[in-house]
Amino acid sequence: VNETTRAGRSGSISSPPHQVVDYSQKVDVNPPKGTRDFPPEEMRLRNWLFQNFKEVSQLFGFEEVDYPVLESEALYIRKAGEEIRDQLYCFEDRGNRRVALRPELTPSLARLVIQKGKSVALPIKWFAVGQCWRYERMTRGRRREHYQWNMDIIGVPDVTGEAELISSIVTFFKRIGITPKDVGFKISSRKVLQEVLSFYSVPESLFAKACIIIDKMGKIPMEEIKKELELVELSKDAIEDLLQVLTIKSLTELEEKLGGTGEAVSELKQLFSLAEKFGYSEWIQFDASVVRGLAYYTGIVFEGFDREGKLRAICGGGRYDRLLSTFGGDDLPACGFGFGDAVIIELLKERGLLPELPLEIENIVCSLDPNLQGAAAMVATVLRGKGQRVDLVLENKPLKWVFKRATRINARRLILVGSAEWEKGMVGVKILSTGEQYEVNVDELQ
Ligand SMILES: Nc1ccc(Br)nc1
Repeated sequence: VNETTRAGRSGSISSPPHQVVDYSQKVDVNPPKGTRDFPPEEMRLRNWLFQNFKEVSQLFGFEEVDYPVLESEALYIRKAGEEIRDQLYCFEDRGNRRVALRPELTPSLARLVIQKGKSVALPIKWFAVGQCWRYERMTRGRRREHYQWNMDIIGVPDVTGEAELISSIVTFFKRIGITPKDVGFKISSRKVLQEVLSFYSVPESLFAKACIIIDKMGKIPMEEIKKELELVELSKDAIEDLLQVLTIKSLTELEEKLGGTGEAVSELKQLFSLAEKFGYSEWIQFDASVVRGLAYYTGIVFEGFDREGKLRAICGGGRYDRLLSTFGGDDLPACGFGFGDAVIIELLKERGLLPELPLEIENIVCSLDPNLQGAAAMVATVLRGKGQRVDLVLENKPLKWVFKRATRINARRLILVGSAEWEKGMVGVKILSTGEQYEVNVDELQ
């Protein structure tokens, strides 16, 4: 297709990859701004973290799912002024479609649930660990990608759903050595805001925008918060009352403020009662200031925080009973959370809880004679067939080199294939920690 043809179509011309490489310029070997490589040591830590995400999800009976990292931009075009929209990593593809690198996983989940329709039995309990993206001007030097663990329950209207999700995160924290002295969960409900705003006859249509503005509390000056709330036509009385309610830190005080008949108080009471039964009461506290920064939350919201107050939120989630209908589907009750891979690692570093994950390859196999390379390959294959990890020396190397490599890969055993032993169907074995060495029949190698 030549430029003319391409220009003939409506919309912008998406540029083809640069055809000519100028080899006089050294390629930048760093990853793109805001992104990370995962060399072996970092990859072992990432795999350890993700394995814990997955094992906890499976412990709770959740099924793993995944979605494309590239989605239609339309999934994320919400009009509530969210940061996630301002930072959308979006572009027009070569078919002139508006697409985006997913900034979160929940819209993809909603899309798949609608696509599956009645073919999927309720309740749906799905989990995913996926890379999410944002395009933020690098002035703030923040990352542009992270991996998020998500667990979602679709089809359960009661707060038993949220209680189960919080239990799964507590289970995860316990597995990696985090205690309620290290982190807690601030829990509230958007129905608190809803009941205050409805008292001032604020239309439902302004609810999400008000939540997004309030979520900026503590991040921008209070005067700015008030100005933005006035811009969405909240009266000064409504704003004052709202900001006062957001300082409430006890359910008793909340009940005094809102009365005991509304859903906000009754759902929160039920959630705290369930927390007792799950055994994680010491991990949670009511905090009316928690609203979270996603427009689609409709009820309980929660976030995991570091009690020393040094780090950003560790995780966050809540109920989103209206999301499916925003995509044209029939609404289903839904709740879920997102848990990023970065803050938790910072927390583990802070608390000295990073796990030791050394490279461990039990066996290093090498031939002592270039003509025995094939024999060494046979020995390696026998061991691998028995589930043993083997580093096979692939070139004719001096023993000094082999011992150095054995140390680097933390090998337990050096298997030496020498001509004299091989003629007897034997190989030499050296236990590297003790220096003990012996000969053994290849078939008896364990
Ligand atoms: N939503 C989002 C995506 C990527 C990063 Br890094 N942070 C937040």
